[in-house]
Amino acid sequence: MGNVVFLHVSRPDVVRDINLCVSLDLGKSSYLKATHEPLFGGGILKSNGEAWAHQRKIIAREFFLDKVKGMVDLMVDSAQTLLKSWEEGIDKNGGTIDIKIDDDIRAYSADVISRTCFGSSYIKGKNIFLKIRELQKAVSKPNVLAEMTGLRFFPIKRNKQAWELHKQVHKLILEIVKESGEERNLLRAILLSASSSKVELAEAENFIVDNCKSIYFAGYESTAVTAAWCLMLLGLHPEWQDRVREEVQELTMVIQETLRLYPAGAFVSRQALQELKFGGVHIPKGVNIYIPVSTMHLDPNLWGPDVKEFNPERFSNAQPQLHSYLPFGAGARTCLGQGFAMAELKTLISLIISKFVLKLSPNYEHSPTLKLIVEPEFGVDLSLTRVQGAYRH
Ligand code: HEM
Repeated sequence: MGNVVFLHVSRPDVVRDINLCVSLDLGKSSYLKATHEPLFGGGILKSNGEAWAHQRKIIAREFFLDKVKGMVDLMVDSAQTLLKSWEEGIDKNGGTIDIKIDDDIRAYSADVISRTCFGSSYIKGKNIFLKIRELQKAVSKPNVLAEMTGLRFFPIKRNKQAWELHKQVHKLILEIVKESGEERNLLRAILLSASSSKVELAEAENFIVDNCKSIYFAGYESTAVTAAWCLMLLGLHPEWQDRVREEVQELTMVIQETLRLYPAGAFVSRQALQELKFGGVHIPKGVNIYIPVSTMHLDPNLWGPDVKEFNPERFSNAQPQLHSYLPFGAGARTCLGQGFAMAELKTLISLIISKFVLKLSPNYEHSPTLKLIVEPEFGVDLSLTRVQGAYRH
């Protein structure tokens, strides 16, 4: 078990130092030496050093702002299934429905990321998400320390199931790779890079599969869960629904505030690739440092006395102090899909708000729970009616 430090102080200056010292030390690990475990393998999320830098270069350019702008129509298309099924549900049910929204939101997020990754093979690609979700459940344990230290990968029964799922996902991704033509998408970019790097076939296959899995996980689950939290908060605060209907720009603040209260990534983590000292703390080489994001996000000294309240207004004037707001992490390893995620969230939520009035259902049970990311344990239950009058599209 590796040594672990939890940084339970809310010190933006220390977080900045950690990011500067740790993530810029690129180390020397090769792709093959990267940790191999069933969920992430040696993909971008878990690799370090040159292996990480290489993968980041390939993937990041697929999510530059100009590319993201070109994906908005695709996102609008992906939202249609959800919008239509909610409208039909309301009409059939005499003007209102009570639903658990999570599966519909996940289906939207899966559709968007699958089209981005796999282009025209996206329907086949979506089946992979179901398996990755099973895989995520198979490796998740209530004990957070075991989650992060690798203990969960000892060969107990649960792990046999995880490795079995891992094999199935590997096979499915390679099937899509074999079928894929010349069209330009993320899979193709990863493919070209793997084939130009003159490595053994098995290594090239791992490179492709592990990065597809990393993108699936990073891009699908966190965005879907953030959308669910955001709709829960809007259901609880009808005044903010009105404000967003009046002025869609207000939605950015609503999403920022959602990410402050419910950051999908509970921890930003770094490994000390060399001995370090900051904030008076000595960190030996090899130690894993975990910064619990909510410690920063819920500190009244950084955010004021109303820190536990939903108040998107706090983002209207000043941007938060650097390194005190970490929903997408910070430094060299900051989330490379954040522009994409914000576009995806804004597209879906603005379409929903323009068509439906949301109310938190009495069936909703509030229980944020950590399953690698912070999710609503029992899902989000909303009562929906159609928007009347001027805003109806
Ligand atoms: C609301 C949605 C999202 C949230 C809250 C989120 C959050 C995060 C966080 C906290 C990190 C770690 C950053 C650090 O260590 O400093 C991260 C990394 C990453 N995210 Fe996201 N993310 C989201 C959506 C996405 C999407 C849509 C994609 C891609 C399509 C994506 C791709 C990645 C990748 C590849 C990394 C690893 C970067 C690296 O290690 O160099 N994320 N994300």
